[in-house]
Amino acid sequence: MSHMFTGKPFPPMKNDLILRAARGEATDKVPVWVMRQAGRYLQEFQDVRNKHPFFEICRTPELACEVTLQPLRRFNLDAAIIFSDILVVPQALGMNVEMLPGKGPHFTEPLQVPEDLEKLKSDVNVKEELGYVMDAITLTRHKIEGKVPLIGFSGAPWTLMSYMIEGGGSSTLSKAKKWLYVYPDESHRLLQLLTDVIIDYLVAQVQAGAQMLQLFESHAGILGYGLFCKFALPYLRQISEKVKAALTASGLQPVPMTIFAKDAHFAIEELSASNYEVLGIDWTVKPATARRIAGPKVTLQGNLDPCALYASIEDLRKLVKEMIQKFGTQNYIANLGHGIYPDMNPEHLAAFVDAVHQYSEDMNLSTS
Ligand SMILES: Cc1c2[nH]c(c1CCC(=O)O)Cc1[nH]c(c(CCC(=O)O)c1C)Cc1[nH]c(c(CCC(=O)O)c1C)Cc1[nH]c(c(C)c1CCC(=O)O)C2
Repeated sequence: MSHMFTGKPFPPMKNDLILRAARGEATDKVPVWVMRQAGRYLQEFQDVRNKHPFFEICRTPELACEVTLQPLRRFNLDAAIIFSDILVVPQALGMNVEMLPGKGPHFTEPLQVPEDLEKLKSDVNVKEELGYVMDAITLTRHKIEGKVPLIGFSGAPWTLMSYMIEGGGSSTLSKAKKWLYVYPDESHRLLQLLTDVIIDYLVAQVQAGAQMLQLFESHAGILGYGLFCKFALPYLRQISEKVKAALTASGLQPVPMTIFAKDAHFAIEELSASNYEVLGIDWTVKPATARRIAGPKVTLQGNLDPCALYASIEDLRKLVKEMIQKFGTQNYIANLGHGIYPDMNPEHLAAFVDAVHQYSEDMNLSTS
């Protein structure tokens, strides 16, 4: 499929606002996108989803491309994120994952004891196992016609490890955390295996056309400071450093990288010094505190409470204005503090996006 496009240059960029903000360059308005912007709150996504199982959409570049582009047709977003899931990496390691409608991910054979690590593939060729993601990225880079940059992503090692052990959602993650206390050496072995695959995967995504990368450490908060510093942070640092080095070595310009470690308010300082251009902030953090601890250099992304989209459009606009006043209009990318929920009214997302642009443009004009 990707062979259709081999060697064909991508269309020129028309809007690079998010890349400028990520690199700390001046912007005349704040760029905005939304985590999970392609998804069930859109009828056109539901129409595709009713015809195809979740992972079939991920594995079919034409379908993944279509649902990636859907939100861009409705909203003035400043980025697209490739449609996929963080759990394609455990699949590439040989694990069987299903997406149960209304319930979420389900691993048929989660890891139970360290001996189960032997069942995982040890030298994964990401271009073979996950080539469909790279094909979807290349196709989408062409079809997006330079309208906005395309973000690639991966789950971070600890978050993937916790799914591989829990086998699905969990509020305590006690099975996965038990490994950290009882089998620390084997936990590090698994985290390093995941790290190696994630590095190759992110590099391949940029080679395929991704213009920015986001790492989702969705299960950061439950670790607390001590475990986070031991079992998450060192791998997050390895990933940013090695991805950049590998891109440079392959003759490509490194792209801006975002770390979104949900509920890791305790590690803002450490994360800001981890070689990521952008730090994602969840809605529980006070913007001024995030900026004070992160320092002036890193670009912040976030952090409206996803439930704020339930508010009236009038109230929502006030909340957006306050958020931008607190973060400021520079070194900042507006987003929700986590993914958008499936029962959201798309008109409220439109109001969110437009309010970000309008207020930030006004604020820039009045201070210049
Ligand atoms: C933890 C995590 C997962 N997946 C992801 C994360 C990290 C972000 C976060 O913390 O929310 C990341 C993800 N998942 C999906 C995307 C696509 C791109 C986008 O953001 O629009 C992205 C970036 C599609 C999806 N991933 C999923 C859906 C819905 C599934 C369906 O259509 O049946 C979509 C559109 C399913 C999924 N996938 C996952 C869960 C827990 C679930 C079930 C919960 C839910 O249904 O929202 C794992």
